[in-house]
Amino acid sequence: MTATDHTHVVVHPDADLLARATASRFLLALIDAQSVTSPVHVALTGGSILVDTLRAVAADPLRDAVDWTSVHVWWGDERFAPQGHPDRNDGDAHAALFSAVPLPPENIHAVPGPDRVADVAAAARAYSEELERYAPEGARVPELAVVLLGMGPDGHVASLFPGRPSLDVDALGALAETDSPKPPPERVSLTLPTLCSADQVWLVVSGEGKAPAVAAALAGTSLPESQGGTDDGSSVPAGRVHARGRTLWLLDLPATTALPTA
Ligand SMILES: O=C1O[C@H](COP(=O)(O)O)[C@@H](O)[C@H](O)[C@H]1O
Repeated sequence: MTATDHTHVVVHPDADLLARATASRFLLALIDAQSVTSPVHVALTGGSILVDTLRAVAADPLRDAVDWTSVHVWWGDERFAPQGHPDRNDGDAHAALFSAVPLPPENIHAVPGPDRVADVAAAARAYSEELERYAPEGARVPELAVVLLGMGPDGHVASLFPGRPSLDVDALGALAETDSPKPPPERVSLTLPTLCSADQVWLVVSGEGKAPAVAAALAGTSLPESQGGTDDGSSVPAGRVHARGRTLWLLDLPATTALPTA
Protein backbone atom coordinates (compact mmCIF):
# COMPACT_ATOMS: atom_id res chain seq x y z
CA MET A 1 0.00 0.00 0.00
CA THR A 2 1.40 3.46 -0.89
CA ALA A 3 0.42 6.41 1.32
CA THR A 4 2.20 9.18 -0.63
CA ASP A 5 4.99 9.32 -3.19
CA HIS A 6 7.70 8.99 -0.53
CA THR A 7 5.79 7.31 2.27
CA HIS A 8 5.11 3.62 1.95
CA VAL A 9 3.29 1.19 4.21
CA VAL A 10 4.34 -2.46 4.34
CA VAL A 11 2.30 -4.93 6.38
CA HIS A 12 3.55 -8.25 7.75
CA PRO A 13 1.21 -10.83 9.29
CA ASP A 14 2.67 -10.81 12.81
CA ALA A 15 5.31 -9.27 15.05
CA ASP A 16 7.80 -12.08 14.56
CA LEU A 17 7.77 -11.78 10.78
CA LEU A 18 7.83 -7.99 11.07
CA ALA A 19 11.03 -8.16 13.13
CA ARG A 20 12.69 -10.71 10.83
CA ALA A 21 11.72 -8.95 7.60
CA THR A 22 12.84 -5.57 8.99
CA ALA A 23 16.15 -7.14 10.02
CA SER A 24 16.81 -8.48 6.51
CA ARG A 25 15.70 -5.18 4.98
CA PHE A 26 18.07 -3.31 7.32
CA LEU A 27 21.02 -5.56 6.46
CA LEU A 28 20.32 -5.13 2.73
CA ALA A 29 20.15 -1.36 3.21
CA LEU A 30 23.56 -1.42 4.92
CA ILE A 31 25.08 -3.60 2.18
CA ASP A 32 23.55 -1.34 -0.47
CA ALA A 33 24.80 1.84 1.19
CA GLN A 34 28.27 0.35 1.57
CA SER A 35 28.43 -0.23 -2.17
CA VAL A 36 28.48 3.53 -2.70
CA THR A 37 29.77 5.13 0.51
CA SER A 38 31.79 4.61 3.66
CA PRO A 39 31.26 5.05 6.56
CA VAL A 40 27.53 4.39 6.82
CA HIS A 41 25.69 6.13 9.67
CA VAL A 42 22.46 4.73 11.11
CA ALA A 43 20.32 5.67 14.12
CA LEU A 44 18.50 3.24 16.40
CA THR A 45 16.00 3.67 19.21
CA GLY A 46 14.58 1.44 21.92
CA GLY A 47 11.24 -0.27 22.31
CA SER A 48 10.03 -3.83 22.21
CA ILE A 49 9.78 -4.44 18.45
CA LEU A 50 13.08 -2.64 17.79
CA VAL A 51 14.92 -4.90 20.21
CA ASP A 52 13.32 -7.98 18.58
CA THR A 53 14.46 -6.57 15.23
CA LEU A 54 18.05 -6.15 16.45
CA ARG A 55 17.98 -9.72 17.75
CA ALA A 56 16.81 -10.84 14.29
CA VAL A 57 19.66 -8.85 12.67
CA ALA A 58 22.11 -10.80 14.83
CA ALA A 59 20.53 -14.10 13.76
CA ASP A 60 20.35 -13.30 10.03
CA PRO A 61 23.15 -14.88 7.94
CA LEU A 62 23.28 -11.69 5.83
CA ARG A 63 24.96 -9.98 8.80
CA ASP A 64 28.25 -11.48 7.56
CA ALA A 65 27.96 -9.54 4.27
CA VAL A 66 28.12 -6.22 6.15
CA ASP A 67 31.42 -4.49 6.79
CA TRP A 68 30.63 -3.62 10.41
CA THR A 69 33.87 -1.70 10.81
CA SER A 70 32.42 1.06 8.62
CA VAL A 71 29.01 1.23 10.35
CA HIS A 72 28.42 4.03 12.87
CA VAL A 73 25.49 3.73 15.26
CA TRP A 74 23.72 6.75 16.77
CA TRP A 75 20.75 6.94 19.12
CA GLY A 76 17.43 8.41 18.07
CA ASP A 77 16.85 8.77 21.78
CA GLU A 78 18.35 7.68 25.05
CA ARG A 79 17.17 7.80 28.61
CA PHE A 80 19.36 9.96 30.92
CA ALA A 81 20.67 7.16 33.12
CA PRO A 82 24.18 5.87 33.87
CA GLN A 83 25.86 3.31 31.59
CA GLY A 84 24.54 -0.15 32.35
CA HIS A 85 21.25 1.12 33.85
CA PRO A 86 18.29 -1.01 32.69
CA ASP A 87 16.39 2.13 31.56
CA ARG A 88 18.96 2.83 28.86
CA ASN A 89 18.18 1.87 25.26
CA ASP A 90 21.80 1.04 24.44
CA GLY A 91 22.01 -1.83 26.96
CA ASP A 92 19.25 -3.76 25.19
CA ALA A 93 20.86 -3.11 21.80
CA HIS A 94 24.19 -4.34 23.08
CA ALA A 95 22.70 -7.59 24.34
CA ALA A 96 20.59 -8.07 21.19
CA LEU A 97 23.09 -7.13 18.47
CA PHE A 98 26.36 -5.38 19.28
CA SER A 99 27.72 -8.36 21.20
CA ALA A 100 27.12 -10.57 18.12
CA VAL A 101 28.75 -8.54 15.32
CA PRO A 102 32.25 -7.05 14.87
CA LEU A 103 31.07 -3.46 15.36
CA PRO A 104 34.01 -1.48 16.81
CA PRO A 105 33.03 0.01 20.21
CA GLU A 106 34.24 3.44 19.04
CA ASN A 107 31.58 3.35 16.27
CA ILE A 108 28.79 3.16 18.85
CA HIS A 109 27.97 6.74 19.78
CA ALA A 110 26.43 6.48 23.24
CA VAL A 111 24.60 9.42 24.81
CA PRO A 112 26.45 10.38 28.02
CA GLY A 113 24.59 9.72 31.26
CA PRO A 114 24.79 11.26 34.75
CA ASP A 115 27.96 9.23 35.35
CA ARG A 116 29.70 11.36 32.69
CA VAL A 117 27.98 14.79 32.56
CA ALA A 118 26.30 17.12 35.05
CA ASP A 119 22.75 17.08 33.72
CA VAL A 120 20.54 16.15 30.78
CA ALA A 121 21.11 19.53 29.07
CA ALA A 122 24.87 18.89 29.12
CA ALA A 123 24.25 15.40 27.70
CA ALA A 124 22.27 16.85 24.79
CA ARG A 125 24.97 19.47 24.14
CA ALA A 126 27.71 16.84 24.18
CA TYR A 127 25.71 14.65 21.79
CA SER A 128 25.13 17.56 19.40
CA GLU A 129 28.88 18.19 19.40
CA GLU A 130 29.60 14.51 18.74
CA LEU A 131 27.12 14.55 15.83
CA GLU A 132 28.84 17.61 14.39
CA ARG A 133 32.27 15.93 14.61
CA TYR A 134 31.01 13.24 12.22
CA ALA A 135 29.09 15.60 9.92
CA PRO A 136 30.31 16.47 6.43
CA GLU A 137 32.12 19.82 6.07
CA GLY A 138 29.72 22.67 6.87
CA ALA A 139 26.92 20.38 8.15
CA ARG A 140 25.70 19.81 11.72
CA VAL A 141 24.88 16.11 11.65
CA PRO A 142 26.17 13.04 9.80
CA GLU A 143 24.30 11.80 6.74
CA LEU A 144 22.07 9.16 8.28
CA ALA A 145 21.38 6.35 5.80
CA VAL A 146 18.59 4.76 7.87
CA VAL A 147 16.84 5.79 11.08
CA LEU A 148 14.93 2.98 12.78
CA LEU A 149 12.12 4.31 14.97
CA GLY A 150 9.64 2.62 17.27
CA MET A 151 6.43 4.45 18.17
CA GLY A 152 4.52 4.70 21.44
CA PRO A 153 0.72 4.30 21.69
CA ASP A 154 0.52 8.11 22.00
CA GLY A 155 2.33 8.50 18.65
CA HIS A 156 5.67 9.56 20.16
CA VAL A 157 8.86 8.77 18.30
CA ALA A 158 12.38 8.88 19.76
CA SER A 159 11.67 11.14 22.80
CA LEU A 160 9.44 13.59 20.90
CA PHE A 161 6.09 13.48 22.70
CA PRO A 162 2.71 14.99 21.74
CA GLY A 163 2.30 18.58 22.93
CA ARG A 164 5.85 18.94 24.27
CA PRO A 165 7.95 21.98 23.18
CA SER A 166 10.71 19.62 22.02
CA LEU A 167 8.61 18.84 18.95
CA ASP A 168 9.08 22.41 17.72
CA VAL A 169 12.86 22.57 18.10
CA ASP A 170 14.01 23.40 14.59
CA ALA A 171 17.78 23.04 15.02
CA LEU A 172 19.80 20.07 13.81
CA GLY A 173 21.33 17.96 16.59
CA ALA A 174 20.12 16.62 19.93
CA LEU A 175 17.78 18.12 22.54
CA ALA A 176 17.08 17.51 26.21
CA GLU A 177 13.60 16.40 27.28
CA THR A 178 13.15 17.06 30.99
CA ASP A 179 9.53 16.07 31.51
CA SER A 180 8.71 13.06 29.38
CA PRO A 181 5.18 11.79 30.06
CA LYS A 182 6.61 8.26 29.86
CA PRO A 183 9.19 7.46 32.54
CA PRO A 184 12.00 8.17 32.95
CA PRO A 185 11.32 11.92 32.58
CA GLU A 186 14.84 12.93 31.51
CA ARG A 187 15.92 11.91 28.02
CA VAL A 188 18.06 13.02 25.09
CA SER A 189 16.49 12.88 21.63
CA LEU A 190 17.49 13.73 18.10
CA THR A 191 15.46 16.72 16.97
CA LEU A 192 12.68 16.36 14.41
CA PRO A 193 14.74 18.09 11.64
CA THR A 194 17.58 15.65 12.35
CA LEU A 195 15.28 12.63 11.97
CA CYS A 196 13.91 14.18 8.77
CA SER A 197 17.43 14.77 7.41
CA ALA A 198 17.94 10.99 7.07
CA ASP A 199 17.90 9.37 3.69
CA GLN A 200 15.38 6.80 4.99
CA VAL A 201 13.26 6.64 8.12
CA TRP A 202 11.55 3.38 9.02
CA LEU A 203 8.78 3.39 11.61
CA VAL A 204 8.48 -0.14 12.93
CA VAL A 205 5.22 -0.66 14.79
CA SER A 206 3.55 -3.74 16.21
CA GLY A 207 0.33 -4.45 18.08
CA GLU A 208 -3.29 -3.36 18.21
CA GLY A 209 -2.59 -0.92 21.07
CA LYS A 210 -0.72 1.26 18.60
CA ALA A 211 -3.28 1.05 15.80
CA PRO A 212 -5.00 4.39 16.63
CA ALA A 213 -1.63 6.21 16.60
CA VAL A 214 -0.67 4.58 13.28
CA ALA A 215 -3.96 5.74 11.76
CA ALA A 216 -3.55 9.26 13.20
CA ALA A 217 0.05 9.55 11.97
CA LEU A 218 -0.82 8.46 8.44
CA ALA A 219 -3.82 10.81 8.37
CA GLY A 220 -1.78 13.67 9.91
CA THR A 221 -4.15 14.10 12.86
CA SER A 222 -3.96 14.09 16.66
CA LEU A 223 -5.19 11.53 19.17
CA PRO A 224 -7.65 12.32 21.98
CA GLU A 225 -6.10 13.39 25.30
CA SER A 226 -7.39 10.13 26.83
CA GLN A 227 -4.93 8.31 24.54
CA GLY A 228 -2.00 10.60 25.35
CA GLY A 229 -2.69 12.95 22.45
CA THR A 230 -3.32 16.68 22.22
CA ASP A 231 -6.79 16.56 20.71
CA ASP A 232 -5.99 19.71 18.70
CA GLY A 233 -5.98 18.30 15.18
CA SER A 234 -2.20 18.64 14.78
CA SER A 235 -0.36 15.51 13.70
CA VAL A 236 0.95 13.06 16.30
CA PRO A 237 4.79 13.22 16.36
CA ALA A 238 5.21 10.10 14.21
CA GLY A 239 3.18 11.72 11.44
CA ARG A 240 5.63 14.62 11.32
CA VAL A 241 8.62 12.48 10.42
CA HIS A 242 9.30 12.57 6.70
CA ALA A 243 12.69 11.41 5.50
CA ARG A 244 14.60 13.19 2.76
CA GLY A 245 14.30 10.06 0.64
CA ARG A 246 11.87 7.37 1.73
CA THR A 247 9.66 7.04 4.80
CA LEU A 248 8.62 3.44 5.42
CA TRP A 249 5.94 2.29 7.82
CA LEU A 250 6.67 -1.33 8.65
CA LEU A 251 3.65 -2.75 10.47
CA ASP A 252 2.21 -6.00 11.67
CA LEU A 253 -1.43 -6.74 10.92
CA PRO A 254 -2.77 -5.79 14.39
CA ALA A 255 -1.16 -2.33 14.06
CA THR A 256 -3.25 -1.67 10.93
CA THR A 257 -6.66 -2.30 12.48
CA ALA A 258 -7.61 1.38 12.81
CA LEU A 259 -6.65 2.26 9.23
CA PRO A 260 -9.54 3.09 6.93
CA THR A 261 -10.28 0.10 4.72
CA ALA A 262 -9.65 0.71 1.02
O1 LIG B 1 10.27 5.44 25.39
C1 LIG B 1 10.42 4.96 24.29
O2 LIG B 1 9.34 4.41 23.63
C2 LIG B 1 9.34 4.14 22.23
C3 LIG B 1 8.36 3.00 21.94
O3 LIG B 1 8.58 1.92 22.82
P1 LIG B 1 7.66 0.63 22.84
O4 LIG B 1 8.20 -0.25 23.94
O5 LIG B 1 6.24 1.07 23.07
O6 LIG B 1 7.79 -0.04 21.51
C4 LIG B 1 10.75 3.87 21.73
O7 LIG B 1 10.79 3.77 20.34
C5 LIG B 1 11.69 4.97 22.22
O8 LIG B 1 12.98 4.81 21.69
C6 LIG B 1 11.77 4.83 23.70
O9 LIG B 1 12.73 5.65 24.33
